[in-house]
Amino acid sequence: MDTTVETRPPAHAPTRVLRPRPTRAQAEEAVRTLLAWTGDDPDREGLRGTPDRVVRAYEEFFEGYEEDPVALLERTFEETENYNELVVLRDIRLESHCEHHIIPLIGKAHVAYLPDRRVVGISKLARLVDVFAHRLQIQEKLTAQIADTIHSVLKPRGVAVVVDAAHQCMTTRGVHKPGVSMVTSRMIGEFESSETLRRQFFAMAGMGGA
Ligand SMILES: Nc1nc2c(ncn2[C@@H]2O[C@H](COP(=O)(O)OP(=O)(O)OP(=O)(O)O)[C@@H](O)[C@H]2O)c(=O)[nH]1
Ligand SMILES: [Zn+2]
Repeated sequence: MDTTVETRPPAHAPTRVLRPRPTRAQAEEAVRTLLAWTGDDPDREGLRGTPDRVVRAYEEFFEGYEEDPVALLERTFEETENYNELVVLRDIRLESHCEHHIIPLIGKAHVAYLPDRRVVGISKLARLVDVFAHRLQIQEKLTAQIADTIHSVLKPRGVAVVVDAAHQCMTTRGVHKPGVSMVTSRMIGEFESSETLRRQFFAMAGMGGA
């Protein structure tokens, strides 16, 4: 076996997209089936437009499959004033769907990096969160994908990502535990090795000194 080959794909590797995709008519028909399965009548007036609405909503929820997260970050600029301190974007609203139940998980992401000369427009960090959030997810993978993409494209000295989100599959069904949120993190480079840096990040992101 060639040990120089990386066998684990990077977390930001594009998700395999099923081709050919089902047609829009097939997708709407699937929604009709689910509606009938609830016991309701898909032909009654209030439900007649629902398959079309659901498919349009899915287009919006899952538009992240159509976007390239790497291309998004490639437009960086050289930092002329030699800013090499922490950059933190905190409280980025995050709306995603869990891949187990296709039910929303909603919360926020805090994203930080320690530049190594190159910086990126801050809106791109928020867009990056959206690209991965607009795919079917588990929170751990979402957190890792955000951090790993910044790390591999920007090549900074370190990256830190914390995601804090409530999973509606735990509040509106199943175990029914409102008020619970899941917190996940990914620390790379100097964030992994330096507790001081981690503390600075937590403080700047408004997470106390934890
Ligand atoms: N680790 C992790 N688990 C998640 C995430 N989103 C949902 N889950 C969990 O995925 C699990 C799926 O468990 P299953 O036993 O296969 O499904 P289920 O019977 O619907 O489970 P319950 O939700 O406990 O009713 C549940 O425990 C969910 O709470 C996530 O982002 N990360
Ligand atoms: Zn779920």
